[in-house]
Amino acid sequence: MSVPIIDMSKVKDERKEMAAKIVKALETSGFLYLDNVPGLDHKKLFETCKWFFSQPWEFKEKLQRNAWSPENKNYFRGYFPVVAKEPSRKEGFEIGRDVDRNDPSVRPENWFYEPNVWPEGQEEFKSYMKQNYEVMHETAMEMLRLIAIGLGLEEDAMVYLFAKKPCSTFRIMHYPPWDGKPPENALIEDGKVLTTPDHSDSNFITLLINFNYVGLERLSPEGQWVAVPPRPGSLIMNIGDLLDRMTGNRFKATRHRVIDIGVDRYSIPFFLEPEFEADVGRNFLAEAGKDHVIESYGRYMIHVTKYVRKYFEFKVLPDFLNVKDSLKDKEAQEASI
Ligand SMILES: O=C(O)CCC(=O)C(=O)O
Ligand SMILES: [Fe+2]
Repeated sequence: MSVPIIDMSKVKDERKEMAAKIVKALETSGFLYLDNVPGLDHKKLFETCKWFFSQPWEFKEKLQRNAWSPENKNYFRGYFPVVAKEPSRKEGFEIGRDVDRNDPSVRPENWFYEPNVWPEGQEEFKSYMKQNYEVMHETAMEMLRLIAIGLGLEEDAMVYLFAKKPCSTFRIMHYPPWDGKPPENALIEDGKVLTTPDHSDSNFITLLINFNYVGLERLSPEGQWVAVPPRPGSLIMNIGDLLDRMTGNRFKATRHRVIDIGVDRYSIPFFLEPEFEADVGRNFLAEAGKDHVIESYGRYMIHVTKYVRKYFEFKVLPDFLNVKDSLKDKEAQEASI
């Protein structure tokens, strides 16, 4: 089965039909193409990726995470380099939404609300990145409204989780081709070489621009690796483990991977993630209260990122095992009153 196409110019007029089509796709292949998303200039985004990653090392080093530049204060946002011997061969630069430094959720153990870092004197780059974060966010909210309709829920049943301080990440990414012999752990069947190993995304939904590049593959419901062909001008959407879990596994967080294409490859994912304090313990499709174990997104995700998935770019994050679940604390306090 190929990946269905949703024409976003039709979703205002044909809401119910589009919603049903989206839900069906997310129950099966878990992938969608979104055509005609307003506000995205793919050509300029491509130029932005090329410009950023062709900057000299000193430029990138200033933005590099603490794990690789101990003098820098950013642990989670900013630049991460290509790491030798990893089957994941990519460098990236990431931003989140700015959060007021006096907000009570801004705490040392909360990486998600760490301040963004920016290259000095590059105001245009900064505002362009922030603008595109918001375009991606808005597109994601529209998708969540359509998904809710398709599931027979209130249109706003999901968007509240992302209200003001979503933990989402907007990333620009560069995959340099392998030079020399790739490590054994990057070699897979049929002589193919990985630049991103088999994974499902751990967030809520992902929106991806990968320009005109081949290389992305998904695991089909029949268990075959199949190409997700490039569709220039379109966004690729897939869902992550969190939405899979919050629909009681009705939706599939489809596994996917990226194959080395022998030349530089650029892509731009937007990983939609709830607010740090959002309760992700519920199942949208279950009866209210049933099997509901309150859990804040931040605590859940810090655990997953560092101890379950062990993503190479976050492996080195400081040990925040004692991060508190403020939602659970609140619940306990209320119960004891
Ligand atoms: O670059 C791509 O085409 C896919 C990237 C991806 O799967 C990811 O960053 O999670
Ligand atoms: Fe992915």
